[in-house]
Amino acid sequence: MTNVKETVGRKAADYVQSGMVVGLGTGSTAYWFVDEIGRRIKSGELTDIKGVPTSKQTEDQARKLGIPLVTLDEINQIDVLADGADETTTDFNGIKGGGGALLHEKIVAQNSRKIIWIVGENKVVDYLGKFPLPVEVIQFGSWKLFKNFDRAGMNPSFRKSGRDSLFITDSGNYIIDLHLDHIQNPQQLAFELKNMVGVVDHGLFLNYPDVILVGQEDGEILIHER
Ligand SMILES: O=C[C@H](O)[C@H](O)[C@H](O)COP(=O)(O)O
Repeated sequence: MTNVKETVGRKAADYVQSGMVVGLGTGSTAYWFVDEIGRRIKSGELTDIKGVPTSKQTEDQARKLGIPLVTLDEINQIDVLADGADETTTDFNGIKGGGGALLHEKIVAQNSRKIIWIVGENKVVDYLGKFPLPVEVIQFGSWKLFKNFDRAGMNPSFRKSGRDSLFITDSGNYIIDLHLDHIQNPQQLAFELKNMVGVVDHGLFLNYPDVILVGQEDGEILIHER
């Protein structure tokens, strides 16, 4: 059976050339991209690569693979970033943050010249919102925010880590997932969320990717490119 995530993740490495600064995404699909970058460095196919990880998890993986790493502040720009998504439309909007890495992913993405999303065909949707929208909030006053979301009918839930503790992001924040089912106006919602005090960022990535690689169950890869 084809491993769609592996196929599409490894394929994204074709966009990387020697000498590039590479954004390393987070999640079970980006895992294979990072793995492939490590493999190509080891085999000598790629040289002089610098990686910028989007999470501690990816940083650990990259270190184990011997991928040289730099911080965002040490470089001017990232040449190519490959990252997964939880939902994507074919007009380049999506939801990210299912793994809780949305804030660092968004910062890295905003500093990347070319963004490639790597997804299985099950992630491609006509409209956003079936996947719960993650909102990263600072801990202080987060219960108040939660109640505001609840009053607004946005069906919030605090992201858990295990049974009793709340999930904490790499920046020390909580995540509130909004179960919206169908986001009618993503731009408006993104604007409103960004304007709420205590919200650090949200998982709406509107107009982000330049290329979406969609892995099909039959092993083929569909390419959506601007
Ligand atoms: O926070 C996690 C990231 O946004 C991931 O890229 C996203 O959740 C997709 O992950 P996966 O490839 O594991 O479905």
